[in-house]
Amino acid sequence: MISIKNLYKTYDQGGRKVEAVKDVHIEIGKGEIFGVIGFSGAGKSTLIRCVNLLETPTSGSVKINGVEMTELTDPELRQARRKIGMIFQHFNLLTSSTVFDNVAAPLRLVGISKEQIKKRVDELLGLVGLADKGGFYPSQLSGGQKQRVAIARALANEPEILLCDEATSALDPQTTDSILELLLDINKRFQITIMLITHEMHVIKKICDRVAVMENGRVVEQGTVLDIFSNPQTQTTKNFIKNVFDIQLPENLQRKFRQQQPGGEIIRVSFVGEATSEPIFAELTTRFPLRPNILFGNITQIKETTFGSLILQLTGDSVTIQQGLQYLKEQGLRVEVLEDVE
Ligand SMILES: Nc1ncnc2c1ncn2[C@@H]1O[C@H](COP(=O)(O)OP(=O)(O)OP(=O)(O)O)[C@@H](O)[C@H]1O
Repeated sequence: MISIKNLYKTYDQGGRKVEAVKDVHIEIGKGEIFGVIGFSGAGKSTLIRCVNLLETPTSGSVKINGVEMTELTDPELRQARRKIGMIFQHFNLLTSSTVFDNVAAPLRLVGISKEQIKKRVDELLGLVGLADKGGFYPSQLSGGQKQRVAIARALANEPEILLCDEATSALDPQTTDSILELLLDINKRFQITIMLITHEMHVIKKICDRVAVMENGRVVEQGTVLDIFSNPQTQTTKNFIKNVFDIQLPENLQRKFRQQQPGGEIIRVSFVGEATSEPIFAELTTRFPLRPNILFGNITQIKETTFGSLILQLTGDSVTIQQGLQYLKEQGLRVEVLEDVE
């Protein structure tokens, strides 16, 4: 559906070259929700704007349904963009037009009848939960409501793709969640492919199927949200997931537990999906003369999958501990022995 290959975008900042996007390769399938996460300046906005050619790539390829976007003439590009909706952090609504007129604007450009426009706008406002707000002006709406209007407008021409540029970054956590729910609903209902950029881990965790992590213009990791965040390879990814997935045990507590129970190991165990409901630890103690003492635990939801982490101290003789660790790995758990902090 979206195929980005060898993509580069270089800006000239007063004689200084800034490579905002470097050698990016991303493939996004139909109906997928694909997130790009990165810190400020990583190149996310530039990348997403290259997809609908709001920014012209310096080199490389952007194909949508096999059509090379960078080779389209202006009229062809205008036509292609009708199938690509976009929403922005600051909503970009026409402040002097009503909600109804904002949503109707893209429909008026394609020249359909007044009656059809009214029917479609009413439908769209119903879909985003603003059926009674057609006569309001943007200034009379909350941030979440404004983003709903922007979503309705983006969907007006029944796009196949929705690009979301930090769409929830200006919203409070509760409103963020309601907008994310709406995006999920739209994705499921219409099979719309969604590409979004964000610096918020929560957004990725809640709705994305796959994710790319960007740093200094490059994609440094990409894959399913579960794979990338349960087994991060780069420091940037580790920084994003800190405290969300990978729980830590403060050093002073680690020291205390080691003193209380010398000879054991402190381990961090992560588990996905069904493993969370299986009595693996009960089975461990039945099979091996080991005593697991749970020190800390956390369960989080990644879209529809559960991801859990536990820090526990395993006491027993060292050979049995190794056997126990092997057993846990064989059950599909990720197991790390935490280094002694002293
Ligand atoms: N129009 C432009 N002209 C010149 N340089 C630009 C332009 N747009 C972006 N840049 C530069 O490109 C780099 C990447 O910026 P970009 O906005 O794509 O990053 P980002 O990850 O979206 O960051 P943020 O989350 O802060 O928006 C930055 O160094 C930025 O200064």
